[in-house]
Amino acid sequence: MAVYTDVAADELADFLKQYDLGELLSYKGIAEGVENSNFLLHTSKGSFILTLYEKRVAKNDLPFFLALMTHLAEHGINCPLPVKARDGKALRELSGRPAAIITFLEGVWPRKPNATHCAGVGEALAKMHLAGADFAVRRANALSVSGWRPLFDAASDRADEVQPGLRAFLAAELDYLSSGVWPSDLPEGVIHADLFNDNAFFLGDQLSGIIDFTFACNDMLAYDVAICLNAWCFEPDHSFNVTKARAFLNAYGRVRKLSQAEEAALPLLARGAAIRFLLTRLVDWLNVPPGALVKPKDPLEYVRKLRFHQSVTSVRDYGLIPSGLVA
Ligand SMILES: Nc1ncnc2c1ncn2[C@@H]1O[C@H](COP(=O)(O)OP(=O)(O)OP(=O)(O)O)[C@@H](O)[C@H]1O
Ligand SMILES: N[C@@H](CCO)C(=O)O
Repeated sequence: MAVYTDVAADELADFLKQYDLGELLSYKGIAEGVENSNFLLHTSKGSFILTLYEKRVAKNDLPFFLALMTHLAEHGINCPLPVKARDGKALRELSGRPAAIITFLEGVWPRKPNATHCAGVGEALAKMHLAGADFAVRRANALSVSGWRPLFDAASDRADEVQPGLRAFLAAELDYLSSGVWPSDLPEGVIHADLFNDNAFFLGDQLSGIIDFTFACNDMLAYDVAICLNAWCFEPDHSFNVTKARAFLNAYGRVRKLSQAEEAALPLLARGAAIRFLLTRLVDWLNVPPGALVKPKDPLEYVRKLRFHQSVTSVRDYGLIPSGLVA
């Protein structure tokens, strides 16, 4: 459960006086997520989500996330809308943290995603990439290649406590990915950068919306595809599911076709996407704040994913016929 910062009922009731959301009926900390503190609010005007932004999120970046959600919602993407207080501002402060209220999105995230869910996510991701094309605000990806080394440095001393040999494995992979191989000429735009199964809501098999834009940034669109490939297309035993990958990539491609260069870069991008989440998970695993209600995510899941991508040589391994070739 991610509640790093608790909020007292009277403090919350006072906070809500700044909004036109009616009276607070009840609220509770949400038993999911690892990054921020989230609360479900029931007021006389409906249900809302209150987020207190924690640790990895820089305060300066919050206007980007809130403006992006508004932009995407206005461009047909089903995502939460920031709620403005009476003074017109959505971003405020509560319990010493930057805080915002967003609208509640119906649906549940799939605990056991199937190929239909993967296709839904592929389509939604591509639509998000197109909808973000004319979003004017920019935010660099703080967790791209140059951001991985500090994470490694923060965790490397104790990495072998988590798995013997992990430090050397990570060091070698980081050296490789920062040796000039990382692509710099692929199409860029606004990416979600964290579209895991707990950030995509479904009603039945139909995607009802996407949430959690706290890692959204400008980067290669195909990198977002690689993040999803990792998050959606492996089984609980960490084996790669080519049927899910094909469903995801084909659905993405029907909305936004990947170029040959993007396809060719996928194995490398997937390695980068794997080490990014491996490293943040490792840092979190080794540094659970005392008293925080949070269940850190398993970094080793990503060791196995990374090893898989290290063995991939062609997009065929992801279930795709390379562009330009006849089936
Ligand atoms: N707009 C929303 N509508 C409905 N439920 C929501 C909404 N936003 C968040 N939630 C609920 O809160 C949970 C945590 O939210 P979120 O994923 O934004 O938190 P986080 O700490 O940033 O998580 P993550 O670990 O995915 O980065 C979600 O899984 C969902 O149950
Ligand atoms: N989705 C991330 C956590 C939030 O950034 C992970 O599974 O490691």
